[in-house]
Formats: sequence, structure tokens, C-alpha cells
Amino acid sequence: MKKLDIITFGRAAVDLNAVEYNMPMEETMTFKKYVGGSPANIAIGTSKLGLKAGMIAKVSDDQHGNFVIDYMNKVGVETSSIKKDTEGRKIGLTFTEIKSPEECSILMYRDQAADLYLSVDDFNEDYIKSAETLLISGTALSQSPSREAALHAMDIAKKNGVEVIFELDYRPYTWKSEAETSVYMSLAARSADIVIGTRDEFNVLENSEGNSDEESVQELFNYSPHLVVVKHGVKGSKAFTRDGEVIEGDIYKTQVLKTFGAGDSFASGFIYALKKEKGIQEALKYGSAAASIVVSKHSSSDAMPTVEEIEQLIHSQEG
Ligand SMILES: Nc1ncnc2c1ncn2[C@@H]1O[C@H](COP(=O)(O)OP(=O)(O)OP(=O)(O)O)[C@@H](O)[C@H]1O
Ligand SMILES: O=C(O)C[C@@H](O)[C@H](O)C(=O)CO
Repeated sequence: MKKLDIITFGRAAVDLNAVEYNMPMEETMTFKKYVGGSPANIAIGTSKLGLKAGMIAKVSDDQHGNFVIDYMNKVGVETSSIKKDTEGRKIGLTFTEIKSPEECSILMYRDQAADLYLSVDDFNEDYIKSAETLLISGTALSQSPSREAALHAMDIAKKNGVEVIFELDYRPYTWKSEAETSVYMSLAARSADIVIGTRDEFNVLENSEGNSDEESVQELFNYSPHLVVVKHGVKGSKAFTRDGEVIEGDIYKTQVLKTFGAGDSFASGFIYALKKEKGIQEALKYGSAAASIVVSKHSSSDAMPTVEEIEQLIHSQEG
């Protein structure tokens, strides 16, 4: 029995979500603070679903860093490998704009962000070995020393039979060029067991437009991955297995408040159901239902649902 079901690797940050909706950010005067950062959201999401989740991250040594660690502890995430930056670097901030339920955007403040200074010395082999699964966020590969740390963590996982999930999580702001992004995204995706990303993110990984999902996944199946999930927003998602299965996931209709947070909640529900051995079709349902719940709420982390909420939604719309 492993101590942890999953460790997520990458940024833990702060989201500042517009309290006033249906207006541009210039006019927004009030923002509500939440924990943010895609891999932090996934640690929170899976923990709220009852998995034993931990995180490898680096936050600022200040009130915001304390806020993130305290919140993660409160929701049951194991935080011993969330380190504080000793050089005074600050946590990333993400302001969100909710112009309409369809028109949302995020504005990231991430210069010298503490998470990109996570280094190989900030975690140890035993911590990774204590988990069944390691989830790496693509943004962690965008700069050194976090890039080497992420690749090192993947290497430890692979040598020790720890499953690796690569969440493409492409945030253009932190990358220098499209070619560089493609090189490192491909390197990580080829070494992972499971890859999850949006169609646009696979285009970034391939540094080309116009490939079909089938073409993207066949390329990856030449390497380590045995399961690849391509997300298509309101059009749902598709999972492809190495042995040729293609499984489609629908969405669950809801009253959308904002669109961000869908990807992280989808990953949380999907991973939870896979770990509970419910099968890929069910995992897509759990992912979509979790996303549907989160897009109807104000945050991407605090809004992560419980198993009961997910199952209730699935049954209500199937009924
Ligand atoms: N408006 C919506 N209503 C219901 N479900 C949705 C909606 N948008 C997305 N989803 C669900 O969430 C999944 C992931 O969404 P999407 O493809 O937008 O990922 P993403 O771009 O990673 O999300 P994010 O906006 O958080 O970065 C979709 O496959 C779908 O199941
Ligand atoms: O991933 C981030 O750093 C920002 C998120 O926390 C934000 O809520 C979001 O964009 C989720 O998709």
C-alpha cells in the first residue's frame, strides 16, 4: 500500500477572481482570493474526492505562501514537499475576468514566480516513491530550474514504477518560443503513461496546426503513453488507448458562470474514477461532471466537488 495516491508537481499560486461579473477587468473593483495553479487545483480536487494527494511545489515565504499551504492542509493535501522560496521570490498571481459566461480570460503575474525556481534539491526520491501516481504540469517545464526538477521527478517515478500523468497545461506567458515549448512538451509527453490536454495544447506540443486527434495520439503511442485524453471544451472529450479503443465523453449541461477551472476539475474527476477502477468511460463522466460543477461556481479550487455531488449530477442527467 502506497502512502499517497497521487502527487502533483508544479505551481501552487493565488487566483484573484472578479467578484463583479459581466464586465471587463478594467472596471472590476473587487476580487476574491482562492488557491490557484493547475496542479494545486488538481491536488485539492482529488483530495476532496477522497484520494490521498500530496504536492511538490515552491511558494513565496510570505502571507500568500502561508495562505496556500494552510488551505491545502485544511482540505487534506499532504504539504511536506511544498517548500518556501528563500530568495524572496513571490508566488504567482492570476487575475480573472468574467465578461460573460462565454467570454472569460485570465491575466497572470508570474515574473520570477517562486514555482519556477523549484529545484531538484527541493524534494527527494522517497517522497515520489511513496505515491502511486505523479502528475506533472507542463508549465513546470517552461524554465530552469523547475524544468530539470520536473524531468528529474519523472525519471525517479519511472525508475520506481510510479505512474506518470502529464497534463499539458500550456500557459504561453511563461514560455520563450513555440519551438522550445514543443521540444520540452514532447519530451515529457513521450515519457508519460497518460497524457491529458486540449486540442490546442496538442497543437502546441506538435508545433503545428491541423493534426487530428487520431494523428496526435498515434504519434504518442510510438512511445510510453498507453492512454491519451484530448479535451474539446463544450464539445466534450475523447480518450484513446494504445490498443485502439476510442471512448467519447459528453458534457453535463449547467448554468455556466465562468469557463476557467474546467480542465483542472476534469482531471481530478477523471483521475479519481480511474483510481477507483471504474473504467475509462466512467472516468470521462466523472471528469465532465466535475468540470460542469466547477464552471457553475466562482473558483477553480474551493469549488471542487465531492463524489456525492458528481454522482448526483451524473444520475440526474442520465435519468
Ligand atoms: N461550458 C461547459 N459546460 C459543461 N462542461 C464543460 C464546459 N466547458 C468545459 N467542460 C468540460 O470540461 C472539460 C475540459 O474543458 P476544456 O476542454 O475547456 O479544458 P481546459 O481548456 O483545460 O479548461 P480551462 O478553461 O480550465 O483551462 C471538457 O471536456 C468538458 O467535459
Ligand atoms: O493554473 C493557474 O495558474 C490558474 C488557475 O488556478 C485558474 O483558475 C485557471 O485558469 C484554471 O483553469
